[in-house]
Amino acid sequence: MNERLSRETPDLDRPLVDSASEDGRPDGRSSGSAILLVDDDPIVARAIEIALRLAGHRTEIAASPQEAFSRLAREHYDAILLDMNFGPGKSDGAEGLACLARILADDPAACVVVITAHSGIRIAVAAMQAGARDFAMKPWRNAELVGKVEAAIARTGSAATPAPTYRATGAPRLLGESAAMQTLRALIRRVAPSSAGIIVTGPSGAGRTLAAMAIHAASADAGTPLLRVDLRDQAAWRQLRGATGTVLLRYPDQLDTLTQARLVERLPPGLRCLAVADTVAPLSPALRRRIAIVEVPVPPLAARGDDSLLLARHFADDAAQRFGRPPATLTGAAEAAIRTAIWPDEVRGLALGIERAVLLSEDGRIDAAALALPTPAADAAVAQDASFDLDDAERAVIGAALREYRHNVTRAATALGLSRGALYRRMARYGL
Ligand SMILES: Nc1ncnc2c1ncn2[C@@H]1O[C@H](COP(=O)(O)OP(=O)(O)OP(=O)(O)O)[C@@H](O)[C@H]1O
Repeated sequence: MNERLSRETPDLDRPLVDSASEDGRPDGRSSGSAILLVDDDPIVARAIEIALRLAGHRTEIAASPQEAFSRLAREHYDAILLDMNFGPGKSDGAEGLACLARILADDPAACVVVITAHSGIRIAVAAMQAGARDFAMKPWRNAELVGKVEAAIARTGSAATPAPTYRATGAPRLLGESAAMQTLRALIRRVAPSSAGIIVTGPSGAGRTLAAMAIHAASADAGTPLLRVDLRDQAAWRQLRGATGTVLLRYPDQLDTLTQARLVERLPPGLRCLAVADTVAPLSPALRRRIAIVEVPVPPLAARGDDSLLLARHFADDAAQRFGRPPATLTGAAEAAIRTAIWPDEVRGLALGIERAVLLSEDGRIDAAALALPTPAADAAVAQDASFDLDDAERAVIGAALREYRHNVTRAATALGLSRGALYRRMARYGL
């Protein structure tokens, strides 16, 4: 038997669910909770899954923190059972603690129970201090492990949470591990709890509305409905009369100066304003003060490194589940194409391309051709056709540099002789 298995898994010959009297829990343990188990060892994961299933719980397994975030974005779980080390030779618990921090940042009410090796008591203590509800040591006893998870769920259910959170709002999560997305998440955490007006900017389809919803979900108003007003529609302005809580204002940058002044007058005092716009530049100082004290820029997908692949896998799993298709797998060629493609309409365009490919695939296998991406030859043709249009030529050159340097903005900027900021501004302007 493999050494890790013999050290960490319980004796599988013993009954998987011990008698209730052993841990003093009452009968009727089967509360049927939904549990996400995050563990990269398939044997350990399977053993725990069986124990939880026999106790009446629905368990899904994520083999990595990234897979866990993707599942958490699609579904609500009553508890998350989290291993603290991923990958061979890892024992410091750093990945587990980082994963725990991210889960709790997204949902402070999440019920997380961590599992550590017997020698990992310091990691368990750190996890508890960081907000885990309980911990279990490997090798575990099934009854004890199941009991801890059930008790943690019961405590979470009865605990009076000070403010409703993601759990109540069902707010979606921003996926992505790139430095640009970590910066975005950190900024959201910093500004969300205040009552200040915040404007989310960036290219359309990049996730601006999602970011605004994340701000709302991490604010004192979380759990109250987020009123959305499309400012281009005069009739929608009526919703502002006497409004309380938080409002999401869309397209303030498309209003002329006079209409912006009217908007400042119409916004009831005390109403928290979030806004989504391409840019803050056209906003008058008075409107900025009311709705845009802080700007939260959402980076274009091209500046997020391998996030495009992570998002593609997420959208593929989601689409396969929603459309009742076989589990989707991306071929190596499809992955390479996704990494280097410039997606029209940003994340929304990527989601659309993947969903279409999932629907059209017979067996769940998605190859590059199924993504219907513009080929490099087509790009070159466009560049040639556009050779007399300076904007188009600049866009094509920047696109080529980004592809050449695999979307490493620093290297692409150096190659183009631009500062990173100047390149980001051009990427935003051209929707790259
Ligand atoms: N980081 C992300 N993680 C998961 N899903 C994302 C992410 N970013 C965007 N999406 C998804 O992509 C789609 C487009 O996002 P969203 O609606 O927030 O874009 P937007 O910038 O507000 O666009 P617009 O203002 O044009 O409507 C949505 O389905 C959203 O859930």
